[in-house]
Formats: sequence, structure tokens, C-alpha cells
Amino acid sequence: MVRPLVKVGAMTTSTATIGVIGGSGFYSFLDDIEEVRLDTPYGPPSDPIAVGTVAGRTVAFIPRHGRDHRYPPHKIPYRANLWALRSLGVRQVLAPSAVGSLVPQYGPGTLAVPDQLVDRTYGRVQTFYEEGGAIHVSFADPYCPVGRRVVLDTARKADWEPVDGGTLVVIEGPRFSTRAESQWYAAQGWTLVGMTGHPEAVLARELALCYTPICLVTDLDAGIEEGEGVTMEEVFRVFAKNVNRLRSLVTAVVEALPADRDCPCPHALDDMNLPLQLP
Ligand SMILES: CSC[C@H]1O[C@H](OP(=O)(O)O)[C@H](O)[C@@H]1O
Ligand SMILES: Nc1ncnc2[nH]cnc12
Repeated sequence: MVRPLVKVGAMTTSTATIGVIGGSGFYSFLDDIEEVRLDTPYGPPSDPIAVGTVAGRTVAFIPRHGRDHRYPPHKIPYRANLWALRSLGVRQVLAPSAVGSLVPQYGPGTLAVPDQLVDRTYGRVQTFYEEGGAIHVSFADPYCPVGRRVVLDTARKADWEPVDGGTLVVIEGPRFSTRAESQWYAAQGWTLVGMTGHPEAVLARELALCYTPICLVTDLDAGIEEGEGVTMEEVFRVFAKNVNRLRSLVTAVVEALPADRDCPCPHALDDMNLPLQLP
């Protein structure tokens, strides 16, 4: 059931503490939702935000490409999405994503929770702090260690043995990698490849949000497999085969996340005198 709620600007009566940003093939999450239409200083988010409840926790969901997948990875309104989530009260973001594998052993259907990121994008705005003073956030460890641990433990309990750690290289897209690019990424020791993990993670960090990637491998990338190379159809097909399992996992993770953030992610930004009034 959907109850629409139209609110423009930062003022809304809806609140949520956990945000889920769905990726390719993950366009809905909760059943009984309130739809919140928010505007932000960065324009509207990809879609109205669905606010609902999981085991007594209020969760805000947004499909990053829009529910009709109208935004390619380089056009996603990343800043608006993160800003909108934060303005609803979100402090922890779970980010399911379809990724390619750079390791032959991590085949389609593998669940992976990387602990590092390499940015190979270009031409995407990757900061909120463009004027009013220089702000340089720490980003040595881009992901929330508590969120990662909860995902790993929850996956194991659900008999979905996850890959713990590894490096997600984020390419500009929208094209997939050439074989040479892909082999080069693998030779660096990078393990997964996607198109949306950056600037999403760093923008979350700039808003003092914890960010946890939940990666579903949909394909072996071009440098790893011997076939024709990855196709969009393949990504959607493999994702669709796994989406119910992934939805159940994300639901269980929401239930298991600690209510209070007790992690080393720099929440201190919350208290800093920033040149930007956070919502
Ligand atoms: C649909 S093929 C490539 C597309 O899939 C991934 O999306 P997401 O990370 O949002 O699940 C990849 O990053 C590309 O955007
Ligand atoms: N092989 C791949 N490269 C980049 N992004 C992807 N998303 C899913 N599979 C991918």
C-alpha cells in the first residue's frame, strides 16, 4: 500500500534512521509505505522516497536509478539522494549494488562486502563542499565497519557465505570495461567492478552518514571470462534470480543493525562548524 505525502524543502514529518539505496533491479523494498516527495538544494532525488517499517525500525528507500531505471550511473542525482535521506533523519545507509567480478572464484550470485574502493570515475560532482571554505573528509576506510560486520554475520546466518573484504573499482560507465581495462583492474588486486559506488560513498561520508555496500556479483567481467563480455541483459537476469534473497538479507540487516551508532566513522562532522547547514 502506498500513502503519498508531498513535502517540498527540508521540512517533513516523516523520519527514518536507516536508508536503503537500491541499485539495478532493486526498485522497491517495503510493502506498506509512505511516499515522500522531497526537494533538496541539489534538485529532486531519483524518485520519491518510500518510508516504511521493518521490525519496528523506520526505513527510507530510494532506487538510485529511479524505479524505471531512467538515470544511467553518471547521471544519478547522488547529492540529492543522500541529502534527502539525511533530511529524513537517516544516519546509516545500506547500498545494495550489482557488480562484476574480477576474481574467477567469485561467480554470479556471490555476495561480497568490500572494504575498499578505487575511484576511476571522472566528470561526476563528488562533494557538497564547493564554496564557503575547504573541507577535506577522511576517507581511508570508506565503509562503516559495524555495518559491514552486521551484513557479513547476517548473510552467514542465512547460509549465504559472503566474501569479506576486497576492493570495488568504480568506473565511469555507462559502457562496460574493455578486456584490457578489466585485466588491468584485476592485476591491481581489485576484486569487484561497478559504476555507482562513487561518489555515493564519499557523499555519504561528507554528510556524516555511515555507508555499507552490499554487492551482488552478476557476472565475471570481460578480462576474467572467456565469452563475449558482460551485457546489460546478463546483469538484470542474474540480479532478478537473486533479488528475493537479497531483499530478505537487507531486511534482516535492518533488523540487526544497532540502534545507536558505535563505529569509528567520522560522525564528528555532525558537530563541526561546517560551511554547509546540514539538514
Ligand atoms: C544494469 S548494468 C550496469 C549497472 O548495474 C550496476 O548498477 P547498481 O550499482 O546501481 O546496482 C552498475 O553499477 C551499473 O550502473
Ligand atoms: N561487469 C560490470 N562492470 C561494471 N558494472 C557492473 N555492474 C554489474 N556488472 C558490472
